[in-house]
Amino acid sequence: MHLLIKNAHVVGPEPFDGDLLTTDGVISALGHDLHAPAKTTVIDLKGATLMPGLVDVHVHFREPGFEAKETIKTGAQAAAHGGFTTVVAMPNLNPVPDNVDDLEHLIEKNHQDAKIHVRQFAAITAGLHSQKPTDYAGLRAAGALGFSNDGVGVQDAATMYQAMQGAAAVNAPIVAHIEDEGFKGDGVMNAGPKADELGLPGMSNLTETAQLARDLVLAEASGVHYHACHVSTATSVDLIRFAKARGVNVTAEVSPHHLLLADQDIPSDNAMYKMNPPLRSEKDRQALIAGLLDGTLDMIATDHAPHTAEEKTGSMVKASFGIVGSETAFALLYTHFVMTNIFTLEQLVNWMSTSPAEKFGLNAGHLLVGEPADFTAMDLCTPYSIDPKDWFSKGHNSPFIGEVVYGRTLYTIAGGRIAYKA
Ligand SMILES: NC(=O)N[C@@H](CC(=O)O)C(=O)O
Ligand SMILES: [Zn+2]
Ligand SMILES: [Zn+2]
Repeated sequence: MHLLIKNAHVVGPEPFDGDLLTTDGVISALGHDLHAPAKTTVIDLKGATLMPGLVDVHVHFREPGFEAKETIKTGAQAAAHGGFTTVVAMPNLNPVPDNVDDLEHLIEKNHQDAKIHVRQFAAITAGLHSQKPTDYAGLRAAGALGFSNDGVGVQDAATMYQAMQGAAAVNAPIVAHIEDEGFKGDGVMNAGPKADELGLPGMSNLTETAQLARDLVLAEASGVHYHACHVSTATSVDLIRFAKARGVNVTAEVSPHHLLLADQDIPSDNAMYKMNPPLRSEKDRQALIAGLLDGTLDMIATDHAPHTAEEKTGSMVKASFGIVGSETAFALLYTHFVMTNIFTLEQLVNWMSTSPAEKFGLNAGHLLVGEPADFTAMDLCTPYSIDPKDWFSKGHNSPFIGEVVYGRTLYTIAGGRIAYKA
């Protein structure tokens, strides 16, 4: 089966204007005026931008257990609409994939219901409860890409150390939602002047930084690949920079919303601005941008966290934590960071595709002959307004609705097949 993409502006280490041919799910030729073999589907991009399929190592698909928020099918469609060809799904589900049987069922369902590549993290501890480590060797052999308790931090240090040793033994990463519950308390946004002004309970940076400092010490002692999820504070960036200098095997992600917004941008007690970790200070936001630019932070991941309308209505005090991101991440970052010359398009594509693929050993992130036919075509020239009516996700919980952005997905191709078409 062939697919011929004509007249593409190809982004990558060696950008060029031309054609791309795929054969049986693999890129078979790149060049000019490529000839279409018999029975080839031809797509003329008319100069639109073609880039490696985006890779998101942090999504919540909510199935099984919370299908009113999202399903594997709708989550994968949303990701494809956002230009993603590979995503990694988190295990805060019901049942939790903390045993081989449930993990195998989930991996099978991910494969059946998605047109893109959906990989799966298994739980670090039984039921995500911070006490009992899971069967790392068994879960790894069953296909877990790594281990995460995302949604809750592993509170007990000795358990976390045991988990790191177990994951290291099977060469798998520990993917940490870093959050100390004692410091978190009943906080719903970042502690500081804005929380005081809005009269809302705050949570301090220590919620993240105290546990991150602990984990980096444990990661060094265990030798595990430790991945820090949704890093949100300036001190976290400094701690990771220091750990990398010491040779600790640490990688880190930052989410689009922490790059785009600070707590001072929260206009009112509005549930769309409630997520974990919370939007921090402007100083923290600037440190996250600097951390990406100097290589301390390795990648951008959306933390796509869909919730129902009821769960995201009313005061932040009652609402669920989390916002959707799959269908807005690229456009928002392109508009606010590439069009303003803070990032280059090549940097953004690296952080949203090549780098996460490389750090997690995923066969993705490169538009080269012999690589998987995973790519996305974007119109970077026509503005549009962010409107959940255009989305596939069941979750409409986003603070970015109504924003005018550039970067509209025209096609997403995964494994040589069309996963999304505008
Ligand atoms: N980010 C969030 O605010 N919520 C996530 C969990 C998480 O990523 O910690 C969720 O599952 O809803
Ligand atoms: Zn998390
Ligand atoms: Zn998450």
